[in-house]
Amino acid sequence: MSMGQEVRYRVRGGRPLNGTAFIQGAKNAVLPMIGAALLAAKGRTVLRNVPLIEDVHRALELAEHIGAKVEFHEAERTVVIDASQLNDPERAVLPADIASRFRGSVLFVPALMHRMGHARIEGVGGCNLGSRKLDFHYRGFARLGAEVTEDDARNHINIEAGNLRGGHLYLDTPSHTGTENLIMAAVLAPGTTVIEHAALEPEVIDVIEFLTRMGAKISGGGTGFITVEGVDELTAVEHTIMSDRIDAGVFAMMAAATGGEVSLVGAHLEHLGVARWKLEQMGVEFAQQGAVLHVRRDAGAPLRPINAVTSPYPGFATDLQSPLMALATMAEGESYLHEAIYDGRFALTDELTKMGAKIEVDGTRAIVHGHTALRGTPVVAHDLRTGAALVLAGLVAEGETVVAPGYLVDRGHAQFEKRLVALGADVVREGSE
Ligand SMILES: CC(=O)N[C@H]1[C@@H](OP(=O)(O)OP(=O)(O)OC[C@H]2O[C@@H](n3ccc(=O)[nH]c3=O)[C@H](O)[C@@H]2O)O[C@H](CO)[C@@H](O)[C@@H]1O
Ligand SMILES: C=C(OP(=O)(O)O)C(=O)O
Repeated sequence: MSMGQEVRYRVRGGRPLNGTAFIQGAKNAVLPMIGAALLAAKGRTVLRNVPLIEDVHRALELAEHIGAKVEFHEAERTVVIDASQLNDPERAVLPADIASRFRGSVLFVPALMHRMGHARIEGVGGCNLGSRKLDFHYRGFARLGAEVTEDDARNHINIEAGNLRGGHLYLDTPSHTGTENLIMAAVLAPGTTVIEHAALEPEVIDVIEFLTRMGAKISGGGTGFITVEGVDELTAVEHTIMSDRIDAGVFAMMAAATGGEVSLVGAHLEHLGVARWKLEQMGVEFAQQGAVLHVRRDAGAPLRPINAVTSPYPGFATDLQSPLMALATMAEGESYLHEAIYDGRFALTDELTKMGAKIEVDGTRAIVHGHTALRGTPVVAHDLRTGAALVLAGLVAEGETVVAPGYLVDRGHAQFEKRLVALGADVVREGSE
């Protein structure tokens, strides 16, 4: 993740956000869908509402690397994928230089297994949030008949998948990507697969809808107990990606932080799960008007402190924990945050402390003592959501906040600067890759 060091966000605080923001298509739905599109041996897949984010660029580079033909019509936010030529076994490799830059690369493994019979993973990346294992994925593939071996010397994983068939799978915790990956491994495996303790995230349901349209036989999405009947082939189809609930949550919190009023086009309150209720308790007002979510916070009334524990959907999303921490520095009183998904997701505290926040951390628990006046200063985006949270802090801080590396923000938020400027913020994105 060193290539993007020169991109940085300069934020000058003090302006309330007002107006309309277009919520992007969901990062965590489009990545598995690009992987799923590679399962279609004939035709061309059309994905609409694709977010213009770095992770999508990396995913499309990877798709081309393994032999797919890809067009990204950026103005139309449309991707066209032709995976009919995925037949060169030499290309069944996820190379470290692309795959180590985003964790979603692991979602290509099912396509490599089904289309080429094997896969070699030379490195899988993603944000550094502490220990992030992929054992549920590998154990699941093995239970479906794949042979998974580790080449410790080279740090490679080799998967032989000549003989996949249905099987009984379970997850120790309801892993988001794990659920999607095991479903994709099962859709073309003969026989019946069941996945117990499956994830309930809206993106998982959207991926199931997409695969179902392609011809997959999947039942139980959203119940935690998924059944897949293997089919012989899948067809290329067209699909519009759901909106990004984390992007929506970040913009809602930015409106709350600055005491503004915004309309979030395409955002859905029910996708926020518990985060909706927590923000309401803090003093944020929501009104769903059809497919537009209206968000306001009365600048005259103080923000109230909050307690939140991250957990799988519909619990409080871990990806919203960082912006919530930044927001909590502005609340009148003590907020309590418990990060129960990742053990290394408090890198933000040091950065907020540089800005004047008072935060105590004990392992995976943090107490935020608000209200503190934030001051602008150079800060480090340790990961995507830390970066977004620091931009949020910068919108309220006195003076200039400089957030870098901007690449990490650009991994997951599309045209962040443009959308913030349209709402009245003073934000400049400098540099390029
Ligand atoms: C591309 C994508 O969709 N990313 C999201 C996805 O990540 P991701 O799918 O990687 O997160 P998981 O739900 O799989 O992981 C949650 C926890 O389970 C652990 N685990 C996971 C798999 C495994 O095989 N073994 C294991 O121990 C992880 O280390 C982590 O501590 O869900 C996370 C939790 O909502 C979000 O933060 C990410 O934005
Ligand atoms: C952790 C995240 O992404 P990834 O799983 O791609 O690292 C995220 O979306 O905040």
